[in-house]
Amino acid sequence: MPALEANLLISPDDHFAVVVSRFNDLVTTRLLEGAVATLKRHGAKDDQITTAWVPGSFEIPVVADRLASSGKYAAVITLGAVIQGETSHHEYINAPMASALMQIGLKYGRPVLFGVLTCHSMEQALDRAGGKAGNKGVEAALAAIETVNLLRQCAQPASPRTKSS
Ligand SMILES: Nc1c(NC[C@H](O)[C@H](O)[C@H](O)CO)[nH]c(=O)[nH]c1=O
Ligand SMILES: CC(=O)[C@@H](O)COP(=O)(O)O
Repeated sequence: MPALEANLLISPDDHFAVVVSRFNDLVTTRLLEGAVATLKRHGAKDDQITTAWVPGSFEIPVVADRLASSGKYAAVITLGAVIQGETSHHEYINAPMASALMQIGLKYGRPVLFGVLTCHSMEQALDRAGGKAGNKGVEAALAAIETVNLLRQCAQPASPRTKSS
C-alpha cells in the first residue's frame, strides 16, 4: 500500500508566517528562537520567514486568519505563553483560541500550527521553551514543515476553496 512520504525538506518557494505573542515575552522569545532556528536548519532563508508580534495570545487568531487567507504562506506557526493567574481568565483564552486556530487551518487548507503554551506557572512555561521539557517552538516548526510536504502530496481539494487555494 503506497504511503505518503513524510519529509522535512523546505522548498525555496515555501514561505512561513510566525505569529508570536508579546505577553510573557521572556518565554515567547525563546519559542520564536526555537522555531526560526528549526526552519533555518531545514533550509529556510531569512526572506522565507515572516514574523508578526501580537499583544497577547487572544490576538493570535485574527492575525493568523489574515495571513492564512493571503495564500502567501505555506503554513502559519503560532507561538504564545498563557500562564494561569488567580482567576479563570486563561480558560477564556486557551480553548477558544485553539479552536479558532484549527478552524482557520481547515478554512484555508493551510497548516496553522499550535505552539501556544498553556501552563499553570512560569516554571512550566520556561521548561517548555528550551528547558527540560523541550521547546514547543521547535515542535511547531517541525510539524509545519512536515505537514506542508504532506499536503503537497495529497490530491488538491475537489471543491473550490477560498482565494487562498
Ligand atoms: N494573561 C495572558 C494573556 N492575556 C492577554 C490576552 O491574550 C489579550 O491580549 C488581552 O485579553 C486583550 O485582548 N495573554 C497571553 O498571551 N498570556 C497570558 O498569560
Ligand atoms: C491568563 C491571564 O490572562 C493571566 O495573566 C490573568 O491573571 P489573573 O487571572 O491573575 O488576572
